[in-house]
Amino acid sequence: MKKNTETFLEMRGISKEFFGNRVLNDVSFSMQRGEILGLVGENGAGKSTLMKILFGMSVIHETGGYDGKILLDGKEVTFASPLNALDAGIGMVHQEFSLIPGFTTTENIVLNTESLKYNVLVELFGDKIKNLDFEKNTQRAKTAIAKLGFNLDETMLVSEMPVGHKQFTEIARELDREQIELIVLDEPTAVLTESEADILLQSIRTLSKEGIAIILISHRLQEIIEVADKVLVLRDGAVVQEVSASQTNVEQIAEWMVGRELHQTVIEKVDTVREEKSGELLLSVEHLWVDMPGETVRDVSFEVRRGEILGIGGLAGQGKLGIPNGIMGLHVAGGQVIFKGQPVTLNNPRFSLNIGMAFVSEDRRGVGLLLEEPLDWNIVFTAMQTQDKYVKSYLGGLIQWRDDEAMSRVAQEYIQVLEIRCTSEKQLAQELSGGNQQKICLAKAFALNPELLFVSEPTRGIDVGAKKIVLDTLRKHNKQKGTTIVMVSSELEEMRSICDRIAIVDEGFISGILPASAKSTEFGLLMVGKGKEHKEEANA
Ligand SMILES: Nc1ncnc2c1ncn2[C@@H]1O[C@H](COP(=O)(O)OP(=O)(O)OP(=O)(O)O)[C@@H](O)[C@H]1O
Repeated sequence: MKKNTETFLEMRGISKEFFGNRVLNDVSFSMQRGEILGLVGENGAGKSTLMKILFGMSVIHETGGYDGKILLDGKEVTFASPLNALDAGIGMVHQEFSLIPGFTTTENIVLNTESLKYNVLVELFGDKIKNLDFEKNTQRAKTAIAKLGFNLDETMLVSEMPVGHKQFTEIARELDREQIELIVLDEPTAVLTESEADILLQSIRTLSKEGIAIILISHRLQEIIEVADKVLVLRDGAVVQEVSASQTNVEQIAEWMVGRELHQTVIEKVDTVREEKSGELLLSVEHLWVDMPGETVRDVSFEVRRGEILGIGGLAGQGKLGIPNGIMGLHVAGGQVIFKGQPVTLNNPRFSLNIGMAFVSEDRRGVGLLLEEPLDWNIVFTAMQTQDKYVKSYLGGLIQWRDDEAMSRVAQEYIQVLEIRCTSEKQLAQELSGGNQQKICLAKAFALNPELLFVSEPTRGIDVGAKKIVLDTLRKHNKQKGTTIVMVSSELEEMRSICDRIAIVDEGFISGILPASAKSTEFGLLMVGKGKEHKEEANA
């Protein structure tokens, strides 16, 4: 099917308040069949909320609905639930995965719409006794996967999949729906490697040629420019620009998003060669292995000195994420880890926290937050549990009760420092936008005041303006509070801006450790395994 010029979807004058807080104000846009719309804006600008309205999600109805109209082919529609939106041909892939871990790719793709097979018992007991049609379901999954152009194993269990494969499975599920006309993708490439992201962008183009319209939300502005036909920029809940992608560029979009000129690039270049830290040995890791799906660590050894910021980089799926997850006890690990001269008991998260280490996970929804609790509670909870901080003692310590005042104080401090967009420290974590939730995870780790802080993908899902705030805050904790930091990231330039040294992981091994001031090309060679000779030298 070719793109046509008739309007297929129109959202007209959309406004939305959550408990008196206006988050969308008179937003209008329209799309044609097969058109690709890039939807961009700062964390909390209202992108996900706008899409939740389009998709009929219950959180919208439960919080007083919305004002404005949605029109499909010129006719007004109201979606009471996502099922109605799906029936109308609209699919959505959210920031958080909704797959069933114990099911295979195929089972997840056909979930709730499984093809069934007739057998003789149906005559006696009715349709309920029909069997699953294994072959047909497999065929359906294969067809949906083929549309993506990504090599997904349709028999693999979701629990054993690397994160990028989960993202493709989610999208394949939408493509399995016969009458699909529009797919909303909320930050689909945030968890993908560069080559996976390229494949996804390519499949988006293919789907568009087949007449499927796509709304792509992303903080990676370059990919918006590359793939979108049109860009819609939201700021503080209102449309500030609607422009053809071919007539703009990344810098201009970033400026519209934040509402001012961005004079300096977000990531400052490394201006000085950082000296080797010669402080006391804080952490020594020897022959660490970690069994983490998609991020297996085979044999890793490195040392971290007190006061240092060590980066750990490498291509996705090579094991860099496994290192902090293994040391902090979240995935099965072995080998030897020594912290302040004492052996660390692996496979025991509490042990690592108790001895002064903290971890900001890349999986903020999975292990990062208590979604149904307020922000202050989220920020102090771990410190309260492991360090008796933010509690008051009565009757000579016999009774302990939380110190509400101290909780509010620390929460307000981090809300201000990290510019967390919320109504107050009493707002529930689940009510925050994805990027602001990520900042809460960082605040929670800072509140622990750890001696050693592991941060994994700290700027994932963070908008172009706020990345600098996050990196500056890490640097400030390192300089002013002496926090030693191990930062795992796919963003090499960000690591180079704050780290002293950077280790590169390849195929589960460290292929080299270089000063952050080394050339990008040297890091590039290590990433593709062409630097094994650096290994001994770096670890010496
Ligand atoms: N259920 C809710 N209750 C109260 N406020 C909410 C709720 N959901 C979202 N909000 C608020 O609406 C605003 C817009 O959030 P939204 O998730 O739409 O932002 P976003 O542009 O998608 O941000 P991000 O890039 O961080 O994902 C935020 O200030 C958020 O706190």
